Amino acid sequence: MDRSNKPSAIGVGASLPQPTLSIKDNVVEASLPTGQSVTVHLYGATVTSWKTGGQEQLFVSEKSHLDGSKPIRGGIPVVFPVFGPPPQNHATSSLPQHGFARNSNWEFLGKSSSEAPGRDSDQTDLTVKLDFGLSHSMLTDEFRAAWPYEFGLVYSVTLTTNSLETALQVRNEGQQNFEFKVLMHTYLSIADISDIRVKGLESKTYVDKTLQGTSHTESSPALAITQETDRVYQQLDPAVPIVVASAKDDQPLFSITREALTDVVVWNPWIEKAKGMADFGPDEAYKNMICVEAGSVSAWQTLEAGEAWEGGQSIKSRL
Ligand SMILES: O=P(O)(O)OC[C@H]1O[C@@H](O)[C@H](O)[C@@H](O)[C@@H]1O
Repeated sequence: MDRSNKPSAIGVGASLPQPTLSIKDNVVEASLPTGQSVTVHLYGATVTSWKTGGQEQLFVSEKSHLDGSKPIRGGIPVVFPVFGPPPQNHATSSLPQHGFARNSNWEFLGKSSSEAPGRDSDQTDLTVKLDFGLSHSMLTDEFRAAWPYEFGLVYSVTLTTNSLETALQVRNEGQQNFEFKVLMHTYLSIADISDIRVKGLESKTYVDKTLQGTSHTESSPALAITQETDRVYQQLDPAVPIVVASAKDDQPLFSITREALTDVVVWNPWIEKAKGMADFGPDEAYKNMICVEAGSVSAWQTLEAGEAWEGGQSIKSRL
């Protein structure tokens, strides 16, 4: 993402407290000396917690399975190489909904720290980056048979004092081209769904999955969520933030910019769908989440043999 990292200056870096890292039971946690923290489960390389200002910023369902038996319901599951139910007669047809990345065991590749320019011009902020990898040989036999391409994924989760960045690099390490879709299925934690608006979508075309996939144009500059919502907004400028703002005072709660991810899904299951999901709870928790999912899902990306693709998001929180 757009950060001018620079190595620690000798003497300055040495005096700074360093980020801490813990790895236990397939869960990786890192924190900054300024108090922010991030937690990532190797299952799915799913970010399950991002704390800043002493508060959790991501929603995770209380009934979520954390034992690797099902994708984690909350945090930031990675959707790859297909979004939604796979189409018929496609290379992804035998995969489960949203692909295999969120239900595979990734490996932790390591941590790196750097200094980035701070909020004040004479300050530098420490950041910590955690890298995770998944490749063809690490998949279950079932997934390998269902999608027989030689690929490599590197997923980087970067914690800064005021943002969380997630970036995915996709490499085609085989001899044949493959097609993929990708999405960062981010469940943001909010106090009350009636008190937020989603901004930055006005005049954009979206496919409404609750209305048989019909196409519409967004008329609202500040979208209120008042019912089941499942929309794929398309052809957005990734540099223009999608902002989740307070309906009371219009203050931004989250601001999301993207790189190479031109679609954004806005999803809230609302009352009946929330009750219908066995791993979603409590029932009323649909009020405490909004998914704003940065992705490339409205068309397939073709990756030629030997080529690589990279995309990501940066989420800034008010705190
Ligand atoms: O239940 P899943 O597989 O995690 O999917 C949750 C939702 O994910 C969203 O990205 C889709 O647009 C929805 O259609 C879907 O219901």
